[in-house]
Amino acid sequence: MGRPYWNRHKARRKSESEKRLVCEKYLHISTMTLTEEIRRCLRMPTFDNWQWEDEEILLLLQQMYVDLDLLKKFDIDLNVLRKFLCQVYMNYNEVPFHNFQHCFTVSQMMYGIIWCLNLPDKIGDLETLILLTSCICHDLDHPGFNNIYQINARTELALRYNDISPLENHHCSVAFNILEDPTANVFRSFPPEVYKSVREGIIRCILATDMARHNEILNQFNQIAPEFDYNNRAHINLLCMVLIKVSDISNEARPMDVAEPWLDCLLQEFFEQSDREKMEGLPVTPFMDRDKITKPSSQCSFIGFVLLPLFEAIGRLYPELDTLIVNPVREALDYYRKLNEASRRNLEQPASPTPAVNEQKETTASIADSSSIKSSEQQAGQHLFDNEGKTMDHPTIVGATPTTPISRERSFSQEEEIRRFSFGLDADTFTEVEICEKTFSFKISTDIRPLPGWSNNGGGNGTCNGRQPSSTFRRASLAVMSASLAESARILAGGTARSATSSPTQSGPCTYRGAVIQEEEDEITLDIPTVATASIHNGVVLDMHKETLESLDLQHNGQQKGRAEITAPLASVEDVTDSVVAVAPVATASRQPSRDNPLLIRLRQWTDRFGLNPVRSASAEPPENGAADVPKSPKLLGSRKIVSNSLSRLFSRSSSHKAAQQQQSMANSVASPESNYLPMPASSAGSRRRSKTIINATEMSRSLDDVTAAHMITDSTNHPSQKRLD
Ligand SMILES: Nc1nc2c(ncn2[C@@H]2O[C@H](COP(=O)(O)O)[C@@H](O)[C@H]2O)c(=O)[nH]1
Ligand SMILES: [Zn+2]
Repeated sequence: MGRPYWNRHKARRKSESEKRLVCEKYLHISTMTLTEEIRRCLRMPTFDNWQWEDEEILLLLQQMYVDLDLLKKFDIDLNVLRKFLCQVYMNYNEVPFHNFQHCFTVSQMMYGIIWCLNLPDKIGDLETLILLTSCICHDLDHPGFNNIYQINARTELALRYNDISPLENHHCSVAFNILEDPTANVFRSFPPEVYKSVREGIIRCILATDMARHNEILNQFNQIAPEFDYNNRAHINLLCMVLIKVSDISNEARPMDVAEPWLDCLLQEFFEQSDREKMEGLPVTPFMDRDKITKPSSQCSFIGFVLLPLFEAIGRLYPELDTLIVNPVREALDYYRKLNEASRRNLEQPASPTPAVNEQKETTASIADSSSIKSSEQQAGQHLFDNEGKTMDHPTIVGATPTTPISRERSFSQEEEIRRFSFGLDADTFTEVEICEKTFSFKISTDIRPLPGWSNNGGGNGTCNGRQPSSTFRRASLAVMSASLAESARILAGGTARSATSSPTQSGPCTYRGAVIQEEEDEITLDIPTVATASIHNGVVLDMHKETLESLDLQHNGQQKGRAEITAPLASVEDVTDSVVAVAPVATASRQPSRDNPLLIRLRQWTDRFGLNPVRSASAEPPENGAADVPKSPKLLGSRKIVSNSLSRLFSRSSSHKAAQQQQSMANSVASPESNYLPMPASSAGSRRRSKTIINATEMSRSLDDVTAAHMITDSTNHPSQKRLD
């Protein structure tokens, strides 16, 4: 049942005997007393894991429990702790990144934060115990292939956990299996109700490490943080989730010589996954693709969009973390940004014979190998980022005057520049969070209420407090918009207003704006802020502007680029949750496609982006002979399906031969809620390779009879592909 999540035959698991030997060594040294110096260093984010053998690391983990006095406070038998740690060790795999050393660094960062914040005084000893133990267990039996792979490959884990955080569920499950053995159960003396709450806490923490939930958790935390209340259980829970996330992705908060090898390990694991995806004909995860990313581009994107917003959020609650972990992350971003700029500049400029340029070329060509860059720079005696009298070795920055030290100070405008650079203009900078959200979006519960601080007026892209919206806001805005449109459609259809959970909650006129769509490679970049205006009272949509009811303005950089039309009332809105019904281009076979519209849209991107893509389901494979099996019932029950099905047909209308055949076949069929599949692009029908098909929006047709949906009509001027950056 399902593909194995772990390639046992090609396993890089340490052999049982090797692992046992490490455990024996650990048990042998486990009574040793560590020096004060080591114990002090162990509390610092600067701790260097690379200096320690596995058995020593086990001892360091033991020391954490001892120094936090958890053994005494919770009556934990030292031998039980040792057995537990050995079992944990045995259950980490020998993969490049998600291995036992990673478990240690995450736990050690948490340990440092615990001491820095004096957490036991703030959240109590039990939560502290939960946090530390969760970190230790959080990636147990990680196979080195992430959730995206698990889901796309339909592995046994994805099947077991229904695509819902399969890995994190598995890590938890392995942890509690270890704890089932009383001789390894550090919580064995706990009363049942305490055990239950510890179990809940650990599950909550480990599941929070799924990057697909990053924005959800960060948003919620940002909402409560200004009025954080240590007596509020929900607040404590969120804090713990954020703390484990911070620890989990904290490598860049460490000194360069500790952090950089971790990045190499991570990229090695990423590349192995994308290689395998290519080999198996699965969608290739872009941020893992060795042909697309570079070390600096990967880090600019990850640090700028994922890491720093999280760290700054925790830093706002605990300013004492600023110097400890937030500033180092800012410096890392600055560093990678400069490296990124340099390599881009270098690519743009004709090759120069200077060694520096050649070195930099090496940077982009062989991103996983940074040692070569460093050593050649050291040869050249270049020292950049000289700060506070300390000279640090960094790769030569091509284009910068070599003798000019570049300030490590964070500049807001620089950060904004990065955001602009990677925000919406370079498909390869899609973050892991965005890709995960896209992959798993259909099951992530989204709070669709507008976020505090979300700007409701003005043209162009939506902004939050004057800043470019992160994917968080993009997503939130989409959800809000779809909710309001769904609500209005409901009213149009004579239905009743929805409950507050799916309705915007404020009163008064509201303008909602929408999405930035990114494309890849040969596809266009399309930036389409969408605007809808609604009159809302106590969460109920009373009215929407007439033109809004019928159409949505599509703008690009503040200029009108077209309209999305709502063509008829929804037949049913029961399925409308967070999918962007209103802006998804939809068509049925009932009309001839309009030919006067040159706007190219890669519909797969739309469907992916809006969570409408049913390609992962078992029925996702297109019938070989087109849509012959599509039932002819015109009855449309669920708007989500309507959109999906309509998009399916649209998607089949590529200009390619095979798609034309499919189109012909489709033209004979009528939309059906049962036809829940998305035909493959012509180039890869029957395989699961990622679509490269570009579909012309003019090929969309309208349904005025049976389908309610939004239909795109676009301006024929200002082709957005012109705006694509190289
Ligand atoms: N591009 C980068 N991705 C990173 C980095 N550090 C962590 N990560 C990603 O986050 C997840 C964390 O989840 P985990 O529980 O699986 O460890 C990890 O898988 C990476 O994909 C980084 O420095 N750069
Ligand atoms: Zn991890």
